[in-house]
Amino acid sequence: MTKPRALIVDDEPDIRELLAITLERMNLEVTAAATLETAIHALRSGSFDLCLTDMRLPDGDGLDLVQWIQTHAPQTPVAVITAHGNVETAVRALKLGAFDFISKPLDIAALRKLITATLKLGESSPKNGQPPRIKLSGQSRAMEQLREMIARVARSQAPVHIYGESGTGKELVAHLIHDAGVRRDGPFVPVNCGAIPSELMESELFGHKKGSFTGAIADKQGLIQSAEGGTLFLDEIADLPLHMQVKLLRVIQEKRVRPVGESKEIPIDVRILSATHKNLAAQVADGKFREDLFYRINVIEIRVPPLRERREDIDELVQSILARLAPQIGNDALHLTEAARRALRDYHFPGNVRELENVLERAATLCVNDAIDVGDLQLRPKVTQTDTSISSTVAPGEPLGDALEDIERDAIVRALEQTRYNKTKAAELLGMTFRSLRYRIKKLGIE
Ligand SMILES: Nc1ncnc2c1ncn2[C@@H]1O[C@H](COP(=O)(O)OP(=O)(O)OP(=O)(O)O)[C@@H](O)[C@H]1O
Repeated sequence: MTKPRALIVDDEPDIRELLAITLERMNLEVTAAATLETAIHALRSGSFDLCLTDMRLPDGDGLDLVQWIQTHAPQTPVAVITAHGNVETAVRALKLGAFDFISKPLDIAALRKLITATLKLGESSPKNGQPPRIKLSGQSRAMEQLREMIARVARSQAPVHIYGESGTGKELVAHLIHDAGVRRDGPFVPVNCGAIPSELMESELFGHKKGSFTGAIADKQGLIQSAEGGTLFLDEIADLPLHMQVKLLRVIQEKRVRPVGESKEIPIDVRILSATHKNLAAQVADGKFREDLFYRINVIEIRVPPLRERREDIDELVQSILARLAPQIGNDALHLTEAARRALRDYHFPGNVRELENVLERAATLCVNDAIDVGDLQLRPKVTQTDTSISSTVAPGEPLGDALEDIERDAIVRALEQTRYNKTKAAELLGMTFRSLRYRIKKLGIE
């Protein structure tokens, strides 16, 4: 079997030797270059399975080489060696298409992991030609572009930030990036940053040592470490408290974690994907999100469009959701009437694909004779100014207090349904705090 070929580019002979020995021990055939020019010459005269380049070269810099490779040898994955703590360069390299980066002083174990991951890029995906575990439905141009983007970012280790309205499929996209990439055999660990109480956040994410605080009765591994070799998906990252943002930044920069109560740091090999339905740039402008962390997690950005911007996908989504529901409810003859189809195509879907799933699930249990009709869908009219105008809903003689409570109850129930009973998101939608929503829910007897 032919050995994979690696090109290493560094002007320091000691580093070249260290890299060459490490890679040769991993059974790679190594070509070494000390300058940008010799590296380009080598790339022109043969093909390589990977390239590892230092940033500072006597006749140019590593970024030039990353760019050259993207244009002339895009099939060759390239990783860069950056000076310790030089995040800016690492981010620029990743944005230009580098697969990953490693900082000096070189940690041999980390280097080996990086090389192994890079070589996996050449393997066919998914594993053993199996069909993908999950699928993105829809043939609209927007979905096609999303699929292309997923395939592209799956070839890199760069942090990706996914944004879009609630229920558009951000977590699904994160999962697909994981499944299509070299980490697909490792774990995919989703974490909802908005759902972990602030005081437990550090121990949940970083883990803790036994006895480090009251209640820490045993050592506990954190979520970040449990994603070792795989992907950590930080959902609702905008909800991460500021003190945790600082700690997360360190994790990303240093690729190390320190569990609570532990004296030493543990190296980690985790790809970080994140998502939010909020405007993270606006959160930065408001001082609610650290700019340095924003810059670090947002190396590549993916927007998932709302369903109303790709109505042509609705029919296919309906088909795949009904096909999934059929075995659950023991009915594979379920279908939509033409009027119901039209109603769905015209609907504004504030809760996006998740709302479509909920609508169909409810309709499937309500409908008679296997045919889902408009009435079974129970679509909610668009909320307009007049919908909430009191005068139109208070009947003459009705006590004002009761009428107001009805309006409030209705608005809260609607917000809860739209957000799939996520109170944090429902509170946001209603423009009130989580605490006051919880209070109103109790007072109005909604639960
Ligand atoms: N294009 C799609 N094809 C098939 N299913 C989809 C698609 N988009 C979304 N879904 C489904 O819709 C539901 C909501 O998706 P997901 O949880 O990924 O949304 P989200 O944007 O992460 O939501 P939130 O912001 O509330 O966390 C899931 O069940 C998901 O599988």
